Amino acid sequence: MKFGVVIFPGSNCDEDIIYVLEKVMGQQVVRLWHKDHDLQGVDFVVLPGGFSFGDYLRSGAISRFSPIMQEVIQFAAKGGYVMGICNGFQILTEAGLLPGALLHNTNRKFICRNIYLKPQTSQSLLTAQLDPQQPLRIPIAHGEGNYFADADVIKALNDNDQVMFRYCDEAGNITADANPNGSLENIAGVTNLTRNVFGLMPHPERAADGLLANEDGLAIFESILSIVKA
Ligand SMILES: NC(=O)CC[C@H](N)C(=O)O
Repeated sequence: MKFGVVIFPGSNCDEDIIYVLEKVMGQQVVRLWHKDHDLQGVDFVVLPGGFSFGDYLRSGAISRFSPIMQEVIQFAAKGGYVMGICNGFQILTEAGLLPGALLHNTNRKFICRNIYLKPQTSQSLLTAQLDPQQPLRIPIAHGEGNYFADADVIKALNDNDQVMFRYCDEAGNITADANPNGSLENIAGVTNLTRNVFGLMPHPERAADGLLANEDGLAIFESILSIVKA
């Protein structure tokens, strides 16, 4: 499997995801620069976390105009797999590849801590192999992670089983108290209608190595690779 990790000016989780894909999961990874016009034949594109273009205007609002995004949009339109983590998720919503928007956290603060996630569907690469009853402890680190969409979009996401993860407590209850940032219906990650574009605010790549004393994120990468083998 050949992954392409797109690096924007201000990306800061690019090396983390490259480490996990290459060293932990044993996959081939190419680094793609945001000004590139060529995806180098990758099978799967990852937009990593960070502060691309300093989060000016809105997180992801400038990055979505980077030349490579034209290629990513065409790749996704042909069914190519694209995953955005945190800032990557923000870029995907700004580019119109995923529905909704990421607003400022309701407490107006940057939040960096572990949260719990509950898988919501078996119909996505990221969640297909996860135990729906088993909460995953995964770090978040964002100022704009408050998922918002119009009521009809939220309804469509639910009707079409596009919600991949919701924030929950340690016991797996999806409650207002377990919602760190004000996201509607505790939504932490979604897929598109054609189920080839994925976005999530938490960082599984920061919880996928024994040295970090948390490997809950590994299950997400294992799920992806158990389905798409190349
Ligand atoms: N870790 C990240 O990707 C941060 C995303 C974005 N810069 C925010 O603060 O919302």
